[in-house]
Amino acid sequence: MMSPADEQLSLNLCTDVSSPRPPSSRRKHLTTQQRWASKKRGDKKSFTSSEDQTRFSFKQRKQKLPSTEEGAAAPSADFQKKPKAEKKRKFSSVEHKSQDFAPAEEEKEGAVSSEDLQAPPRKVREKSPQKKERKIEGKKKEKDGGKEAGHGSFKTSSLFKHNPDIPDIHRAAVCQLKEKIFTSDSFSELDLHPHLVATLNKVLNVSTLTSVQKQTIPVLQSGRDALVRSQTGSGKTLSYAVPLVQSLQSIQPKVSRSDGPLALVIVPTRELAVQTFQIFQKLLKPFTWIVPGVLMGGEKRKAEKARIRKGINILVSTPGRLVDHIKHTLSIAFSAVRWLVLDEADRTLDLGFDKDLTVILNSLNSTGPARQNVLLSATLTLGVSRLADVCLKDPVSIQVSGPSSSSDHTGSSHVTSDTEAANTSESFAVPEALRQFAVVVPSKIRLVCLAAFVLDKCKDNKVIVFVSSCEAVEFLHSLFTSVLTRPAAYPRLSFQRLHGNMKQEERSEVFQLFSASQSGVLLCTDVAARGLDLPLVTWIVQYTPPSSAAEYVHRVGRTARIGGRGSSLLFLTPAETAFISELANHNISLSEMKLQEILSCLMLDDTYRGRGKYYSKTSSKALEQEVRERATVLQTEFENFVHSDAQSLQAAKKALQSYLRAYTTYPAHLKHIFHIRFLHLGHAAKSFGLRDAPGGLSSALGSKGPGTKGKNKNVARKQGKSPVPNRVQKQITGKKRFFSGQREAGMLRSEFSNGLEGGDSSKKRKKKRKKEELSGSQEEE
Ligand SMILES: Nc1ncnc2c1ncn2[C@@H]1O[C@H](COP(=O)(O)OP(=O)(O)OP(=O)(O)O)[C@@H](O)[C@H]1O
Repeated sequence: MMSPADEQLSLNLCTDVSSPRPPSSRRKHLTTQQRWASKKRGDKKSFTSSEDQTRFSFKQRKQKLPSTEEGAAAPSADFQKKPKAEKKRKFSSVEHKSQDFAPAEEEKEGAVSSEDLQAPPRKVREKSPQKKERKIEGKKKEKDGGKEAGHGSFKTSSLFKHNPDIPDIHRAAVCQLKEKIFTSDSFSELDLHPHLVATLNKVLNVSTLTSVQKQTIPVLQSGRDALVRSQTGSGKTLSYAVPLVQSLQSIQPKVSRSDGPLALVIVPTRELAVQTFQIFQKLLKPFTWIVPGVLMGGEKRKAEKARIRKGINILVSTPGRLVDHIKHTLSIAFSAVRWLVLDEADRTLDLGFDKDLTVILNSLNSTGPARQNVLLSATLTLGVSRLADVCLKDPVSIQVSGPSSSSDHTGSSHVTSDTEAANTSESFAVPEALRQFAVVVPSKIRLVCLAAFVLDKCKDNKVIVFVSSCEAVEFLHSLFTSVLTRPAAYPRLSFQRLHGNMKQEERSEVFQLFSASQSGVLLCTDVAARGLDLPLVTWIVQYTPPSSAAEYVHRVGRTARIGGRGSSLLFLTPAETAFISELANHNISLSEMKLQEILSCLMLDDTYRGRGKYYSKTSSKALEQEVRERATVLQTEFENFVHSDAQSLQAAKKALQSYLRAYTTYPAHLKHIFHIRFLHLGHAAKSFGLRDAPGGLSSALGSKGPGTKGKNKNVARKQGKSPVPNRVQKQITGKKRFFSGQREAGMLRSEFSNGLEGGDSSKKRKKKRKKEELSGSQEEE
């Protein structure tokens, strides 16, 4: 059901009794009204710490930007050069109307244009006799791929009308699992080589044991296998790396390169492989005779083969690349391997690397001495328990947070016979100092909401934004870099990107750059969700929701590490709010952040000020209107950029398509929340700066799409089949339908590309996958 925008925003503004903020956040955040009024007064008092930062950034921006009244009289240096251009930008939506070529599909559907917000000059409203003709012509041109580059000749339809209601979020009382991070014990109390302890103290700067280290190191030193689960950022890497190094340095006669691999550490992503390798490099400083090495997709095989031939004692690798070497590198031998570590073991299985793991395990089992095995993750699932059965011998199970009783499982759980749902009913611990928020945003407003949030936070924070596909990351990166870094108000704003389709050198460079930076925004896929220890990250934004509670835990785990503070924000559309209950089922509790609160960040400077009709007034209604106006100006800038040339338009369409494709891959037990049928394609298109859903998508889904009730679809849902017709699916994915599990595995695989693409085995695998897909689709049809 659609609701008037007024109703919706007043809903956003009203105090939410059902979901109170934690006291700390309530203390730190002034209301939008207070911030705005304060800005107008030039108030220098009564800001709390976080607000101080905001005010500081506002003050700085203000120095660079003209104040409201001074705007015309004293423009900034930039503005002085191109006053007309700037004026044009500020009133771009007005200008669109004056040229008014093609009404967006939104309007055809009944959405009202931004007329009420930005009344165009009188001459704009004069009807030209050729108007109709021009409209048709304009539409034609748009369909031709935005041939009229740079003209910015369309109007922005209203962002704030015809959106679905934003439901109240009812947060169930959740008893979050707590893990104590540090103990009072130190490394020197353990039975470790003094040089190792000194290296830990001096090189790695650690002296006190964390809880997981205290529990794990003695177990591994005793020679037992272990299954280790503790929260993100709790020091799991050292919990296996320290006993491993201790054990290898004590071998007599001393280990030599010619011994080959004595320890194998398997991790799911390249960045994590490099990070783990670097930790071993540091730990091995006093034990120079032990050689660590890393193998991963994207690197030159020839160089890796040469290093293997020379001898690597501690081998860190991604599974795919290791299998590649097992099959094609004669000099790789596992006859001396006595340690096997599977870090992020559940992810390795998720990615469909189970076959690769089988190859690795078979290769290890066929030869070699008795081996110690360790499986670790912050979210060990049933799948990992099965793996544990296969590769662990009488393991010690180490779980830092105590097992939660069934009474801990609160929230509105959904009853389903889905086995996957049953499998994932674990409780997960998240860092105690992590503040978790969710914002409910109608699709149309998502893009400006993300931009407003990023603009507010980017200056003094390191922010990671998770998006569902490589194409969407690319799109947002080029959009934000082009549009948001333009204004002189944000000189230090920088955007980086990381995803599986990037070249390895670029990936490594971005990883190092972002690690070393003090502030900035990293737009990425789940390739950065696991294990990465990026210092000083203060905000995690999940622009597209994760595919499971476990992935949620790992994404937010990139902040608030090792006892530090951090915050996270999850974007949900009104139709997706049930995901909050899904997280509650795993003992994860979120507070609500109001949409209006985020959008009001656009008030902190005048970069996106529109006509300023409401600026002089201080009522909350005026503020609301002013905020809407600014959001519309920003959206218009985005849309102008997207429609400025064929390439940008194509990138936006590709990003939308990949977003929709990713949407079809949510697991079956989450389909009641994330189903492509619930998406409004026109609104989703708007969140990619498109004025219209690209050809075919909306019409195809429209007939049987959102809101359509039909017997057949219900039957299909009961059978666990996608109610989206195959024809539509084909248009969205560009492929035939196949089983969701296969789709998911396929997408994730390509996302976490292991670098086998160029190799023979890759070709074979692709061929096999194609075969599987085909048989899958045939089966389903
Ligand atoms: N005993 C310690 N004292 C202080 N800092 C530590 C200690 N152990 C590890 N750290 C630091 O804590 C950070 C997180 O460690 P690590 O990456 O091993 O966590 P993790 O549990 O593996 O996280 P994730 O589940 O995300 O992979 C690293 O920067 C590491 O150097």
